[in-house]
Amino acid sequence: MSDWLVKAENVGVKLGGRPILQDISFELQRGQLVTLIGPNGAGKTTLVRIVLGLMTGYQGKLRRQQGLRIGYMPQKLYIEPTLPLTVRRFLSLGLTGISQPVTVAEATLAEVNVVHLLDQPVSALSGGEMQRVLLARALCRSPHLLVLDEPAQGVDVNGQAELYDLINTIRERHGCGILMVSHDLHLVMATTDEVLCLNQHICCHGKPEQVSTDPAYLALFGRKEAEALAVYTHHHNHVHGIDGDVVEDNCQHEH
Ligand SMILES: Nc1ncnc2c1ncn2[C@@H]1O[C@H](COP(=O)(O)OP(=O)(O)OP(=O)(O)O)[C@@H](O)[C@H]1O
Repeated sequence: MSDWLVKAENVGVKLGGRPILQDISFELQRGQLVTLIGPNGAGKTTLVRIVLGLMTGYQGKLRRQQGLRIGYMPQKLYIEPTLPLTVRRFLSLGLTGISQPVTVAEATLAEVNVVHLLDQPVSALSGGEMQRVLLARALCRSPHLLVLDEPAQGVDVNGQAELYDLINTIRERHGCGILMVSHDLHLVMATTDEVLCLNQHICCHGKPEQVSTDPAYLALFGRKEAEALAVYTHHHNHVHGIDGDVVEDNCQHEH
């Protein structure tokens, strides 16, 4: 397998006669984490569906590496609350055809730190527990590429940072590529290699620090958001004492 996992070349889509995506080109490499950001209706989920091969009839080309295994965590998954479905059974449903599905399900649940949920009914899970179970489900078949559509949705603030840390640990452990839709750029920027800022077309792209100061990003998300991001990345050429005063001005560091 060569180093790119998926490659989009001038992808465009019209739905109901309206352009939804235009001239989208990018590459996602093995081991790379690409974060897709953009306002509501920007076309993020549509692009994800094209990457997954769930959509046809678009212009341009979406190339997937031969034999590519993709694990997908959807934005939403509706499960009928009255359905008597345990986590064990839910994961096994996606593991038909492989030997020892329950062992695999258990191992992946352990990897995302929720093996204790194995016999819980899916309908009783909290938002954060459900997201981890969905992540385990995406991991079950040892994917080369993980596609995560707003993985921290419905997770409380503390849980969000933990979940993003876990996603990064998974990438390091498995060496898989990750395409992730996220609105939480401040939480993912430390681990993101490349940000694609989408609003029908790719408005800007690059390292998170570059994108957060790009005029196209500022026009879409506003200065406030960019200033909030700057808190996470700004460079200091001085150090503060415990009273907040500047005590030194001769070293460079980040915090
Ligand atoms: N089947 C369809 N027919 C017509 N328009 C559609 C269809 N599916 C999606 N759209 C439109 O395409 C646009 C992009 O939708 P998409 O779900 O890709 O956006 P998104 O960036 O994921 O938004 P959000 O952040 O709100 O999830 C929206 O305006 C949506 O209404």
